[in-house]
Amino acid sequence: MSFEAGGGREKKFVEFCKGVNGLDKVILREVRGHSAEVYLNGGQVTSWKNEYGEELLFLSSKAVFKPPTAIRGGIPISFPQFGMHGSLEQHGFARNTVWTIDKDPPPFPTVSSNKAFIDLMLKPSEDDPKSWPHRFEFRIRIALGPGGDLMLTSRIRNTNTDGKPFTFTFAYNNYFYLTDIRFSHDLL
Ligand SMILES: O=P(O)(O)OC[C@H]1O[C@@H](O)[C@H](O)[C@@H](O)[C@@H]1O
Repeated sequence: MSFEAGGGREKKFVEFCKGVNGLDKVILREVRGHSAEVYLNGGQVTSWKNEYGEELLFLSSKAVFKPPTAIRGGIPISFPQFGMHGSLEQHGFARNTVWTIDKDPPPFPTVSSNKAFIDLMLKPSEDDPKSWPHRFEFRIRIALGPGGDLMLTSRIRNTNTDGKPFTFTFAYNNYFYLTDIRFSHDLL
């Protein structure tokens, strides 16, 4: 039995590996066969499979896996701007930045027994363009429950040294897999 992830979780629940173009990827697995894949590029979930191995998310066959290009498909995170609602590039910069593994996340108010999860963090780097002049810590926990449910919990902290507030818009820009576009008419 091998242990890899923080907190002594077994490799079978959380596996760190390389994905397309050698990019860092994390695979979450649950005992009944559910799985999810997360790229550090964008902190983005790119795959979510049920216990039969069927894919639940859409990932474009033309998706580009080369930062700072955002990956088309899965669950891109729009932050600190949704769409064109502001002066930044469409959907902000979180989706085209490489996130880091958050080894020591602050505790959550509720205790969870999930074993298949990963904590990621996005912080502005020193050489960031000054187009969004705020300091922040964006933490996300991506968890796969024993029943295959996928849970994304985002926590955003203002770390501006002068205590200045900021506003932002945010979204999980989900791409769900559809077998037939005609089934989507109720969703559009
Ligand atoms: O094409 P982008 O920048 O990845 O944006 C993804 C989608 O974002 C949605 O918010 C827009 O409504 C779509 O029109 C757009 O295609």
